[in-house]
Amino acid sequence: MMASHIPANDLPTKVSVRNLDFFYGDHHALKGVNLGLRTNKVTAFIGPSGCGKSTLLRVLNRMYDLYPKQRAQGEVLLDGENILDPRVDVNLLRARVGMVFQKPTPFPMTIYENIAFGIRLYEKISKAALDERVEEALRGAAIWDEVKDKLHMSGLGLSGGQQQRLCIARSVAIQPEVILFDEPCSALDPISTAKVEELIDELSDRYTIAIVTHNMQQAVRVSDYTAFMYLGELVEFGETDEVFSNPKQKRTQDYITGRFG
Ligand SMILES: Nc1ncnc2c1ncn2[C@@H]1O[C@H](COP(=O)(O)OP(=O)(O)OP(=O)(O)O)[C@@H](O)[C@H]1O
Repeated sequence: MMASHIPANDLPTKVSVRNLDFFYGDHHALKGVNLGLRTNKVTAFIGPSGCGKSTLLRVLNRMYDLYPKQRAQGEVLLDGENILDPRVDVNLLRARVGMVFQKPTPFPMTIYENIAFGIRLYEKISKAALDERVEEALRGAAIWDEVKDKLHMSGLGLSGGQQQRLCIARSVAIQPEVILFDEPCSALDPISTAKVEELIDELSDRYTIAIVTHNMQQAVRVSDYTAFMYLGELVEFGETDEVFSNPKQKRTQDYITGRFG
């Protein structure tokens, strides 16, 4: 995380967004966005409400596909393959590009099943192997110690912060390559927020991460690179330290100094 001091252009790119436009019916929500998510780095998306941060995130795993009036134009290359191509299998895509939402959304089933369910969708494995994978995912999401004695209790019985880490475990369990976080801490208290931030930092050793956040301190704490968006356009992208200490665009500066948004 923080202070990698490697210019973005010198790093391998996992996801490359090219000339991306997005429409909700007639509403043009993303305009000519170009940007790359660097491999195993954390990229934060910041900007005032309605600027298109969540929309961009939802394009990266084709979440918008569920809605007939929403469409994307341009390219999003995942390891060089355009995931906007209609021939791409969205279920496989979502296994490669996981998503964690603002509100923790555990399934109404046991803690164990919350994790095992997704694994079974994609793989046929023995019970013993499944047990191992569930443990590994819960450990990976830093929640194993808190739940290991109650794996067969409902996921809904956990605290909000624990539920969010359970959702992160669920995402990690299917061994994605990219994880998208849409304001993952906005429903959490400060202690749970700190845990999730720490976890994002750990996960970035293995995954390419994008996070939408309204909290600029959070962007500084968790991200290597920051993208500032405004009215559907990408205004500035760079190393987080640079964007916050020495923004190149006036609009970025106005936003991070709290002059609008
Ligand atoms: N389902 C929808 N139908 C129509 N317009 C939408 C829809 N969802 C979002 N928009 C519009 O698209 C634009 C971008 O919205 P988006 O949710 O991506 O912004 P955001 O930067 O994530 O905002 P916030 O920080 O408030 O979550 C906004 O103008 C919004 O009103």
